[in-house]
Amino acid sequence: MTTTVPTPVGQEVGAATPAARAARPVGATARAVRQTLRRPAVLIALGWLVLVVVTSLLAGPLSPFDPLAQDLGSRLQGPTAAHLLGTDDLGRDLLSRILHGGGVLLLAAVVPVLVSYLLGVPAGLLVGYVGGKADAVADFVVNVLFAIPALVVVLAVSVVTDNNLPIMTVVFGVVVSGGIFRLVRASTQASRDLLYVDAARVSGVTRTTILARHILPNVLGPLIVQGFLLYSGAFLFLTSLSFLGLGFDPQEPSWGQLVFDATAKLDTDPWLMVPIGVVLIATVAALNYVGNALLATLPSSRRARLLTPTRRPVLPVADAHGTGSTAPAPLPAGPGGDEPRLVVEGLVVSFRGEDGRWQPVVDGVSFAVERGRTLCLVGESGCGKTMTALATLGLLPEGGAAAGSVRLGGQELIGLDEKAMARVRGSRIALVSQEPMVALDPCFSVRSQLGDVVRLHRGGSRADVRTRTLDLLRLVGIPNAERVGRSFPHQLSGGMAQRVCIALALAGEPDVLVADEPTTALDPTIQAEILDLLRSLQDSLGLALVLVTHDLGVVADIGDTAAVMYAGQVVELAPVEELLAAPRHPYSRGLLDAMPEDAERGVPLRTVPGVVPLPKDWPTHCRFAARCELATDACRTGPVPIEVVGPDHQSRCIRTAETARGVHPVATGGQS
Ligand SMILES: Nc1ncnc2c1ncn2[C@@H]1O[C@H](COP(=O)(O)OP(=O)(O)OP(=O)(O)O)[C@@H](O)[C@H]1O
Repeated sequence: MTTTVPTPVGQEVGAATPAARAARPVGATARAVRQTLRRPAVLIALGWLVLVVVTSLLAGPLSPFDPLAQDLGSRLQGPTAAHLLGTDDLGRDLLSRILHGGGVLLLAAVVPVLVSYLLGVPAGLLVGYVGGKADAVADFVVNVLFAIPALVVVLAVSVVTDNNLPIMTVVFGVVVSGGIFRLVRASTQASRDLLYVDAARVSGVTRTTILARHILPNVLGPLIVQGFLLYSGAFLFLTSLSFLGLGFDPQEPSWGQLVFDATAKLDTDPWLMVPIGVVLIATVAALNYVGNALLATLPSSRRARLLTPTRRPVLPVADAHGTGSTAPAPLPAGPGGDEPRLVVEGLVVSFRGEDGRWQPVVDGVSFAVERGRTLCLVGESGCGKTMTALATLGLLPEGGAAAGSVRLGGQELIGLDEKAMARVRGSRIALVSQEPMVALDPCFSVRSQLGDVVRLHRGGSRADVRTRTLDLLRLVGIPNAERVGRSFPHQLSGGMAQRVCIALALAGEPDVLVADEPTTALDPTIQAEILDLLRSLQDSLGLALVLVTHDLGVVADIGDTAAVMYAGQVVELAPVEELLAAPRHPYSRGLLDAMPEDAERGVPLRTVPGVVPLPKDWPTHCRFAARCELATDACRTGPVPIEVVGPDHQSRCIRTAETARGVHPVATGGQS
C-alpha cells in the first residue's frame, strides 16, 4: 500500500473567487447542495459511509466472533456459513476484525482535520485581513510546512513519543494546516475590499466582528467541502501508518493491520485481501466522491458560470419585445453580403420584479460586428451596456432573461439551453471582465487556471497543455511567462492580471471577444497598454471585439463602430469617426462635450444635466427628452424610432435633420 498524504488544500479546492461567491445568493448554493445530495450515486456513497460508521459503532454486538479469538482449526478459510468473509492465518474471523478495525481509524482521522481548521482558519482570516509583514511571515511558515513530507515528520514523532497516536495525529494536522490557511487567506484577501466589508469598517465594526460575520461566511462552503477531502486524505494516511505498524495497537485489529496481514499472504491466499480491500477502497472512494460532488456545488473560479442559472429563464412571449416601442433599423450586411460574425437584433433583457412582472432593462438593441472590427457600446452608467454584453454570452445574472436575436456566425444563441451555450462560450465567444482580480481564482496559480481552460477547449497531453499555456501568456505580452505562470493572482499587478484574463479568454480561440470595461480598474498608462494589446490581438487573430465603455476616449482609440446607449436603447449607431466628428443624437453630442480631454483649463467641465432614468421610470416617448435642450412637444408624444441617417449611421431623434446641420444643445457647465 502506498502512503498518501493529502495535497495542500489551497491547490486542491475549486474555491470560488470570494467576490463572486459573495455575489451568489446563499439560497442558490443551498439548493445546489440539496440537489447534489439527492443524486443516486451520492446517496449510495453517503449510505456506505453511514453503514461504515454505524457498523463500527456497533461492532461489539454485530460481530459474530471475538476479533482476537484464534481458532487454529479453521485457518485461512474462504467464506463459509460460520465465517461469512473467511478467516486469517490464526483462524480469526475476518468480518469481526473488519467491524472492529475501522472505529479508531475513523475517529483518529477527525483529529488532523480539527487541528488544521483550528490553526488555519483564524490565522488565514487574520493574515488575509491585515496583510503586510504578517502575510510575508505566514507565507514563509506555510512554504516550510509544505516542503516537509508529512510522513517523515510523523515517523519522527512516533519514534520520539513512543508511538503516541494522539500526538501523531495532532502533528499531522499541523503539517497539513497550511492548505487550510492558504484557502482562508486567499478568500479573505479577496473579500476584505468588498463594498459591504468596507461599509462595516467605516461604520466602526470591530475587526473580529468583520472577520466572523462578513468574511468567514464567504469561505465556509469551500471549507466544508475541503473537510471531506482532507478527512479522506487523513484516513488513508492513518491507514498507511497502521499498515506500517505505527500509531495503532498491534494487538487490536485495524484496517491497516488487516491489509498488512493480507499482503504477507498475497501469493498463497489472495482472498484475505478481498474483503478489507473492498471496504477500504469503497470508503475512500465514497469520501472522495461526496467531497467532489459537494465541490461541484460551490461557485467555481469561473465567475461567469457561477452567476449563470443552470436553466435560463425564458421571457414570456408577451414580454419578449420589451416596451415594443420601436422596430429595429435594418442592419448592414457583412462584406460580400455574408452575415457579420455577431449580429444582435431586437435584443431585450428583462428582470422579474417582486410583483412577478418583467421589467425590461435593455430594450430592442441591434448591432452587428465583423471579423477584425471593434464595436463599442458606450453610454453612462445604467444605460444597459453590461446587460447587453452579458446577454450575448448567455451570462445574465440570476433573475434576468433575454429575448430577440443574438446570432454568432449565423447560429442563434437566444433560446439555447445552458449545455449548448456552455459549448459556445469560451470556444466561440469569450468575455474579458472589468475586474481582473475578481475573474481570477485566488487559490490557484495562473498556470493551473489557464491550463484548466486550455485542457477544456483543446485537450492534449500535459506537455501540450503546458506549452499552449505558456504560448498564451506570451501572446498577451507577458515575457517572463514561466514565472508569471507560477504566480498566484494576489502576486500580480492589475495590468498583469488583466493580461492573464485576456489569455484565459483567448484560450478557446474564440471568434468574438466581449470586453466589459477592461481598463476601468487600471491606471491610465496600463489602460493604454491593454488597449494596444487588444488592438494587436484583434489584428493578428481577426477577432470581432465588442467593447463596453463609458469613455469616448477609448472609443476614439480603438473603436470602428459605436453604439451609443441611453436608457436601454441604442440612440445612435455610427462609424466612430462620424460619431466623433458629427454626432446626430443630442445625447452623443452631450457625451462628446463632456469629454475631459476636450476641457479647457479653468473652464468648468461640461456635463449632460440630469441623470439616466431607472428602467421603471422610462417614459413612453423619447427617453432623453427630459435632459435634452432640443426637446419639443413633438418629442413627448410617442416612441421615437431609430432611423437610418446615412450609410451605416442610425439615430433615434426626430430632430436628426437639424442636428445634421449642426444644431446641437450646448451641454451645461457642471462639475469642474
Ligand atoms: N441583477 C439585476 N436585477 C435587476 N436589474 C438590474 C440587475 N442588474 C442590472 N440591472 C439594471 O439594468 C440596468 C442596466 O444595467 P447595466 O449594468 O447594463 O448598465 P451599464 O450601462 O452597463 O452601467 P455600468 O457602466 O454602471 O455597468 C440598470 O438600470 C440596472 O439597475
